[in-house]
Amino acid sequence: MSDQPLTEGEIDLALSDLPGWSHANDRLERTWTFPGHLQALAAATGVGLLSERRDHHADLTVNYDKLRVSVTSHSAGDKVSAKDTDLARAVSDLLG
Ligand SMILES: C[C@H](O)[C@H](O)[C@H]1CNC2=NC(N)=NC(=O)C2=N1
Repeated sequence: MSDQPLTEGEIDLALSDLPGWSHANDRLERTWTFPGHLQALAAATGVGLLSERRDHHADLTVNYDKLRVSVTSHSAGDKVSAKDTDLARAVSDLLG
């Protein structure tokens, strides 16, 4: 998969099929809310394992019952690449 930065148009097109995700500051981000802290931690572990399998890693922030997932491609000069839209889709498939 390409490490080239996507254009604004390509990112907008990808976001039209990624409900809940937003694009700002060269990142794609989405936040999930869970019944409690342990569920948020478990979700973060799931995303971590998924990222390891893909060798493309999301930045994860847990705040009590919330998990924020943020993706960008260091290899694309800290811009959004197809690796990020692909990872975002996989995270949405995992977390709903
Ligand atoms: C060597 C390894 O493939 C690279 O360092 C990977 C690992 N995970 C990564 N994750 C992210 N988000 N961006 C990268 O450029 C990246 N590069």
